[in-house]
Amino acid sequence: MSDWRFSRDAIGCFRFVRCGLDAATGVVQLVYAFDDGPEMVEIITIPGAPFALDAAAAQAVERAVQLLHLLAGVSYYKAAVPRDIRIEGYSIDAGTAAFLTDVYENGLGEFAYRNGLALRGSIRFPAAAGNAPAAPALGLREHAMVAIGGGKDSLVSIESLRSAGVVQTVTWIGSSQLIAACADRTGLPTLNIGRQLAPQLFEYNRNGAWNGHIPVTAVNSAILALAAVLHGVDQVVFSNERSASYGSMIEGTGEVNHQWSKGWAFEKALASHLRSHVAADLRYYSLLRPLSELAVARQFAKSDRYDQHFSSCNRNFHIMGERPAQRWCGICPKCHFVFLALAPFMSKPRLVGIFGRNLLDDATQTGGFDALLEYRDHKPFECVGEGQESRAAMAFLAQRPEWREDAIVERFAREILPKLGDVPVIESLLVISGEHGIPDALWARLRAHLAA
Ligand SMILES: CC(=O)N[C@H]1[C@@H](OP(=O)(O)OP(=O)(O)OC[C@H]2O[C@@H](n3ccc(=O)[nH]c3=O)[C@H](O)[C@@H]2O)O[C@H](CO)[C@@H](O)[C@@H]1O[C@H](C)C(=O)N[C@@H](C)C(=O)N[C@@H](CCC(=O)O)C(=O)O
Ligand SMILES: Nc1ncnc2c1ncn2[C@@H]1O[C@H](COP(=O)(O)OP(=O)(O)OP(=O)(O)O)[C@@H](O)[C@H]1O
Repeated sequence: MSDWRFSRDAIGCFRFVRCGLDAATGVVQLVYAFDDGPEMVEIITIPGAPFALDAAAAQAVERAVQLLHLLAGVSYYKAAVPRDIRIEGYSIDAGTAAFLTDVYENGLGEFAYRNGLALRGSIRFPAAAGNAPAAPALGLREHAMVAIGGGKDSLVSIESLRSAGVVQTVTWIGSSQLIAACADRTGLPTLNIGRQLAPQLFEYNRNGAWNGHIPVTAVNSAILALAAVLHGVDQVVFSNERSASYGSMIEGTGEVNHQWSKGWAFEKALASHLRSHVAADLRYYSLLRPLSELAVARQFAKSDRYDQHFSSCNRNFHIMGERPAQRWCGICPKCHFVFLALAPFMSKPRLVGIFGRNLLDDATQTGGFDALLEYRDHKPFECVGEGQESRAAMAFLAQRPEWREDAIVERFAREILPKLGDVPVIESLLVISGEHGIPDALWARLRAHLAA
């Protein structure tokens, strides 16, 4: 084993070696390996230990740890994408195998496209015969564990739940100071979960591993589901908007969705899997599913409580490497989109104050905005709204005296708008619609709040 070297194309097998939680410390170990190479151990630390678990809760925790093991494996599997996948120490049923294939195929869609890999149809999880017995209800208490990501979306959810009187714990994974500051600013109880990727992953990246985007929301969701069962609470709440279900249309390839695990298909599948395989009374849903990105932006703009704390710029969230000197780098697709989406709903001085500059009056950013508009380019592989949302927002700003002379808006009105044909009016994209998994009683209380 000592002379084993990572060699991407020589690897034949990815192994889910073992996983387990130490209830005394809250430390979860997720162990993987390629062939007979060294073990790669990812560590998740859930605060609140020691956890006293009765037999039913202990079984649910075991199933939640296994689900997390299977989903978090995507970070390591992607390094070599071998054909053979083995699960050691426990077995899964056909339903779980189908769910995992769906997550790996779609969640690695951008990764496969960018690397020129044909993964669809080649990812097979071994399943045992028969179905796992249905998971029982645990009698979880009514309480929302709400994921916070430091951006506008989760803050809209947190404030909406507050307005509906829902008891919540604001929960995040990792050591981001920015997220910690936003969580602190909510004034609500918080839970910060530790996550350490196996160090070998970075070494393998340096040695030619396949690399690219992974469905990180699937992993974060499984972490929160485990934390919810350990803490005995019945709801895991994410803040994934309707627009996340739509990907980038790539000529010759079709749809590739960077945010697949933020989409409705994933939400439905995970929610159902958690109820059938972990705990019948565990709810997983996105509070913002019925809203477009523009509708979320409108909600966010209603309060200035987080203006000097939040950031949607993903450059803040690297595990390795540099972070931007300011909360908004101002040049990435998320900065472009969030500026554009907030502009119709905020005063110009307030928005420029948040970003530290006016991105719509910077002609060097033209290409970035063109991609958002799906003009001569596809929608960027990032968490940004649909092309029609960007077009509607830009068309709205082109009518506003305070915006219409800014370089990007002026060019849009002069050069792009005449070529676009019908651009939806912004109001039509603010309508609450579509499927969602929000519990009925909560939705009855929140619908009017989110629609106004
Ligand atoms: C912060 C960020 O955007 N990172 C993406 C970036 O990674 P980079 O190499 O520049 O830096 P690190 O994030 O520090 O990652 C170092 C390596 O580790 C791998 N890795 C990281 C986390 C993980 O859970 N698993 C991993 O394997 C990573 O691949 C690096 O090799 O580019 C990467 C390649 O495209 C992306 O994979 C990194 O994305 C992170 C996983 C991440 O957390 N991104 C979120 C900000 C994000 O993109 N969220 C999406 C949600 C998409 C979904 O379906 O869940 C969104 O907001 O749209
Ligand atoms: N480190 C994290 N810990 C827990 N949940 C996270 C983390 N990062 C993102 N999330 C959650 O994942 C989902 C998608 O993240 P996303 O970045 O779209 O949301 P956001 O940060 O709230 O808003 P924005 O879109 O403005 O960045 C949200 O529910 C968010 O709370």
